Amino acid sequence: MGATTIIGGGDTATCAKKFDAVDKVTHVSTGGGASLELLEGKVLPGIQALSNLPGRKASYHVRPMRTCPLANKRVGIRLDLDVPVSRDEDGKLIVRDHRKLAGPALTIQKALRMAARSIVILGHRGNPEGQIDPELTLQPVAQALEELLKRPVTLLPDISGDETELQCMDPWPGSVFLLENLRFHPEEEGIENSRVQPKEDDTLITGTPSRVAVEEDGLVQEESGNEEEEAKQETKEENANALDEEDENKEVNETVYEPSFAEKVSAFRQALSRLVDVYIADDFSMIQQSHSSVVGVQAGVRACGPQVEKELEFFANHLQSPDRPLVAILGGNKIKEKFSLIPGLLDTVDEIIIGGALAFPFLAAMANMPIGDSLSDSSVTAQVSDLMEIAEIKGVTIHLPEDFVLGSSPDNEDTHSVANTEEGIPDGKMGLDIGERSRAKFIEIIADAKTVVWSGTMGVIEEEKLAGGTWDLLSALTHAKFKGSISVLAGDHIVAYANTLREDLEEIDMTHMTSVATMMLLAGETLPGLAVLEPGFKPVSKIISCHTV
Ligand SMILES: Nc1ncnc2c1ncn2[C@@H]1O[C@H](COP(=O)(O)OP(=O)(O)O)[C@@H](O)[C@H]1O
Ligand SMILES: O=C(OP(=O)(O)O)[C@H](O)COP(=O)(O)O
Repeated sequence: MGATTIIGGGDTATCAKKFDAVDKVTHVSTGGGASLELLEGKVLPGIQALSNLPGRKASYHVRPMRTCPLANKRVGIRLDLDVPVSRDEDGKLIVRDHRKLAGPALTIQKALRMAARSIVILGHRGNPEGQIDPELTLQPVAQALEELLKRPVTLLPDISGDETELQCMDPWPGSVFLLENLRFHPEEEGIENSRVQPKEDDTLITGTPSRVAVEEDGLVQEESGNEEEEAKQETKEENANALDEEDENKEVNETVYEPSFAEKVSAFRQALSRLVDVYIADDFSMIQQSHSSVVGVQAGVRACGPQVEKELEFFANHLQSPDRPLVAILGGNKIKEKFSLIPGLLDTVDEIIIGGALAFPFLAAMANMPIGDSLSDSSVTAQVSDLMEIAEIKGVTIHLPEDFVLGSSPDNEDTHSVANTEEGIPDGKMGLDIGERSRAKFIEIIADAKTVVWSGTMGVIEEEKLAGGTWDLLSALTHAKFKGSISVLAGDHIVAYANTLREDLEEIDMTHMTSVATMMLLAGETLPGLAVLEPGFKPVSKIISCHTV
């Protein structure tokens, strides 16, 4: 049972050396005053100066909500509302699992206790790609939040409409508003070519007066067959042509100005900004995205909420100066996204385990292994050998799987065969999980690690028969945990899968579950959602992070 013991101060440190006590305590610091000041949460000027050197990691010291003057302010809070929803027996959409809303509800309550005048909640659900999808409405979330908060939550369907602005302008004290799914608007994620197509008769888009209107005026008629009539008709046609020409000129004059997509995004952001006086970022899973509601809300005060603060504090305390060896596990199917983290991780971690579909570009490039129909990415394959060279120079070992469970597609329940790197994967087959040999090798690495950070699954966890590799590594993590190592699960799928295993793996409770953003912080990435917040200190944190990596 290891208590953490720290000796601080030049003389005391010398004494500890003299009496051979250095190995018997956790840490001996020569700076006594400095250690105590760090413990109090102060930022030391010398360390601060180091952190400002070019090439240092981006700062993530941001102002927390608890230090903000919220009294009588309209507080906009970006929250994670992406919860599972299904229909009840009456066909009504309801939130199936309220657990994920507990954190958001607490943040809202805290802001209200700080005398906020009103709360405007910004969030999304699912991926409607800029289109209105009634299945993805936030209506069920509004209802679930009402139950948790025990106060009305008003869903505002038209985010940038006058009605919304009016409601939010001078709200009844204590009002809670929820903006409808932000992703119904292409301007939220910046999907310029969203599937939303202009309607054919949409004069705002085309600026073209409709031909039908001309016909309705009776100026275009069928031929009559009679000369007099024909003459009349000719005159009419001439008139019509003259009018058509006039129309065309009018068209040019009347063409309604169509704003560019960038202008639309800017207008969307301004509309959001008009609804709030203070902006609180409290959705850590979105903090790495440059979405409008993450980076584009202008407000007098911009700070992080308690959930984001907790994540940053965890990072500062456990991952800023981690116990080593520090092992990163990367997998899943977002091949490019996960690959792009590796160069940054090479400066931070000691070893990297690679599984999931991310392994295939590596195996294709390194072992020249046939990968059959496995998911891969040729642009990533082309970068692998350079990356491996840099890893070698930096002394980071990258471990690849040696065998696989194969199938014909991720959702096909066929009998699964196996293959190893020597045999390769035949055409028509995909590698869908890591095999037994790889699992044994990876488990050994995990057993020796002091800190493990994991993002992306080892296989297709949605199929029980293809989840074995992920399960085995999760079990290994829980065993390592008993020996005092820190384990961090970072990412939607791995966290959701681990949550389903709570009964089998009780110790999962001792594992920190977070978002891919933590892995990005570890890789030294700048997170856009943090960069837009006001700088600040972390006085609550026991160990202030020092940016000396
Ligand atoms: N070998 C594989 N082939 C195809 N899909 C895979 C493979 N391994 C994992 N996946 C898929 O990757 C997804 C999880 O990856 P990812 O989104 O990167 O993880 P996370 O959300 O945890 O960061 C799962 O849906 C899983 O089915
Ligand atoms: O990366 C994310 O979450 P994660 O870090 O928990 O995996 C984002 O929630 C991704 O969400 P999206 O796929 O709906 O854009």
